[in-house]
Amino acid sequence: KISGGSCQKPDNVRVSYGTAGFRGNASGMEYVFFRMGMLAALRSKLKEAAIGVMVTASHNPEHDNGVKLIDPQGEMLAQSWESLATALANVTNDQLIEQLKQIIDSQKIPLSNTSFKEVVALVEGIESHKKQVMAVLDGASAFGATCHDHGLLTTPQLHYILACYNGGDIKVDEEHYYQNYASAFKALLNVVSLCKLNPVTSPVTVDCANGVGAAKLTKLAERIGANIIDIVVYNDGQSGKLNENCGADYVKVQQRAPAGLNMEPFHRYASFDGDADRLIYYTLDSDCNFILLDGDKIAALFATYIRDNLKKASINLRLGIIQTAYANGNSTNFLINQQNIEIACTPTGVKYLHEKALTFDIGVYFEANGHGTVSFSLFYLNAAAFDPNKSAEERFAAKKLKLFLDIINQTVGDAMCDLLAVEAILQDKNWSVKEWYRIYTELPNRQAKVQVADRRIIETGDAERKVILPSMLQPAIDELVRKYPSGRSFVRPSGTEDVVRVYAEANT
Ligand SMILES: CC(=O)N[C@H]1[C@@H](OP(=O)(O)O)O[C@H](CO)[C@@H](O)[C@@H]1O
Ligand SMILES: [Mg+2]
Repeated sequence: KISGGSCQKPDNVRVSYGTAGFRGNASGMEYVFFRMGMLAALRSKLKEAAIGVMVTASHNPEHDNGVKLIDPQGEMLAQSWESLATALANVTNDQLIEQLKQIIDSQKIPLSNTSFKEVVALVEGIESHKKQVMAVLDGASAFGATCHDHGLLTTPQLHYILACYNGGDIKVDEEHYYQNYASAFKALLNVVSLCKLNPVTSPVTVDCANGVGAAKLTKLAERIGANIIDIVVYNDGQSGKLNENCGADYVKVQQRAPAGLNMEPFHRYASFDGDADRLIYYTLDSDCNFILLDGDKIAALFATYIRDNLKKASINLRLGIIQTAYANGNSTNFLINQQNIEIACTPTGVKYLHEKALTFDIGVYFEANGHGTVSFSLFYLNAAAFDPNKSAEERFAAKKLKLFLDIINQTVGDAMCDLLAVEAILQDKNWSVKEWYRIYTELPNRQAKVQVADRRIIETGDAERKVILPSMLQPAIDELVRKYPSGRSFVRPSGTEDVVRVYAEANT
């Protein structure tokens, strides 16, 4: 018995630590949360640092729930520990102690280490997740870890707080996050609007998927001030259900606005997912056609802005964009052929994109679904902004770029920070959403999912763009695709759901 319910694992259930941690129907999964509390405590002892535990349904329905561990610098759990997490979650109740001993021995975890700080436990969004959080706390306490429940936060806020905490700022809290990003945004807008007679401040309406992001975005907007940014929060959780007919995943996959949203042509609309680590924009054109500005378009906006300012500042850094197979073919064409920006493609899952981004001096990575951020070091930009050998114009561009990157949450894709970053660029360029979506036109595309008996028989290669097994599948896809100009299609087993995903795009 644990305070969150029962920690007994039911027989014949197997779970695995996938692209977004463990995920499943919340009731009956308490044992997973309990065991992850234990694992977090062990990792904390090993790393001598606080470890984050995020409990969230992310972009999924409220009855789903998940748990993911966050490493000390705010990065995703090291891949070598994912298999330990899976093993620990799947042993029978009788084998639990033995499995823990094995982990302790194989990882050489100093159990007697009392110098470590704490495990940080978090709950997102909705009351019904409290039980799972309690199970995590019980598990961590079983190893004597000091736990700190930060209450409701977005996933990126937890990553941020954890990174600051382990960086030595032990007083860091949620307010610190708002102050940091509100002042970064205001600093850039100050510089940007200096050059303008009438800065545009038209409203942006944000669908918060009835998740935790609604209250958090409201706080952030208050710290910035309505005279600087006009944010209208939609789907704040007062009436609707988490991610139901709303949120970034719904809008992206269905290619339609959240239910009930009244849209006007060329106004700006955005959607978060439930834990606010995904952001997408959308609008209507003059014929009221729905126009999506997804992760690919945000990445293109960020990368071209960064590249232009690097050029103006005469700074020679290697800039790259990281995409997955889901990136629209025309976004890839635009970036490579028209913009001459280096591109890399990785398998689905933010950890792969993040890892690849670190191989560039400045790496912009986004999944088409709106999860993404920029990785960089401010070292060169700081130096350039004050370099007496550079012209005033060059120093100004370097300063602007530095101020822009201050708005970015490097630890993970952050819907709130990315929203501010998009808004800042549009302001600087004096662009409406119209100029932005016209940078390239997406190939029409569809994403579907298919239930099969065993999705694991499908194996893919070439960053998931080709099927290797079963061997007759890829030739069949090729034959279909060949009939359509600019056609491209691929299938892959989902890492988070028991389905095979199918993607297709073509000229029409
Ligand atoms: C097509 C798609 O959007 N896939 C998502 C989804 O993964 P799947 O492996 O496709 O289920 O969830 C992941 C975790 O949130 C996210 O990283 C990924 O991009
Ligand atoms: Mg999410």
